[in-house]
Amino acid sequence: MENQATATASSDTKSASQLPQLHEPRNAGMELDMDWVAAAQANTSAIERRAKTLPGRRSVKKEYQAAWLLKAITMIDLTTLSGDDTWGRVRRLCAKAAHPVRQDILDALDMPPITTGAVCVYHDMVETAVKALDGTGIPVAAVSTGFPAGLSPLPLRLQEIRESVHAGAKEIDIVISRRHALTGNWQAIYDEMRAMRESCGDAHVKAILATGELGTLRNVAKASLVCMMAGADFIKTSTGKEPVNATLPVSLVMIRAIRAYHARTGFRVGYKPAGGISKAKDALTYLALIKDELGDRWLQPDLFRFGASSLLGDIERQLEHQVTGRYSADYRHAIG
Ligand SMILES: O=C[C@H](O)COP(=O)(O)O
Repeated sequence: MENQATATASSDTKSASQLPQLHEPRNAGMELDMDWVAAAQANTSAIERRAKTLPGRRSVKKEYQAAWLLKAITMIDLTTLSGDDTWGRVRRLCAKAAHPVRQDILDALDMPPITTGAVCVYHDMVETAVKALDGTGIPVAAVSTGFPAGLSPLPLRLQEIRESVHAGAKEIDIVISRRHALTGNWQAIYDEMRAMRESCGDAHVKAILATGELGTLRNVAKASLVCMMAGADFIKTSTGKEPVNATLPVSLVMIRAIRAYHARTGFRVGYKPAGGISKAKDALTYLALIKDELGDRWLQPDLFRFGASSLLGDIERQLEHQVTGRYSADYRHAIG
């Protein structure tokens, strides 16, 4: 990660509450352009070849690692999406989001306090999370629309969105109907997405493609474009519940679709890889990929998030190693 190696993240690693949480102007969307959708391609073997090279050759120089890891924390949607979630668990998660790094580590690194980018919970936990985060500036993201399958009737999904927004969610993570994508019914995906965005009101909407269930990278490219045309503010890989969640090949396809959409419309759409990202070194690989493909503007919490439940724990461990000088062999290898 040569560019990152020469840059320092410390100067722009700030409290999430000091940063724009939601990008403006929002994506206004456009008419469904079926010609563009039909032309969307994804050269699977080329993409997989490129993706394979990413983890090996990406590294951040040792002196900048802590800063980049802290920056990664500011872009985490700290998540709990379990069937056994309790109000207490959600409150503890919110407390962690407000103070994700121990003060002695921040002091040792001479870094200001930070927070995570958001807290992500089930629809029915929004009120609890909003109360717990009061005064922190951290937004609540709700998974609504019959998460994770997204198969409840559309009016119920829209009602769930409205209730999440009413309860105080500033970001709504919706899931698309995979069955429409798999049968090529892009109009139906577009119409549903439009209706969901409308129901979100001022809350930003992240469209979860559930890429592990879309069959092909070509479908991932098409679904990305259709959701952006329908006004998605973010596109997100996965619910975390599919057999395969965020991967580098899928990420390449989605962020190139974001780049193409920006080139055509001028709107910046955010990106959220989610599911199975639990290692600090993987987080750095994702940040390098974003920097390479989309540029620095996307390396801010209003345009990039990790959807992750356990990534923060590994980043904390790596930061502690940084401070104490006890590097794990695995991490030393990643440093290069
Ligand atoms: O949207 C976020 C994902 O559900 C989190 O997945 P994870 O538990 O594998 O980190």
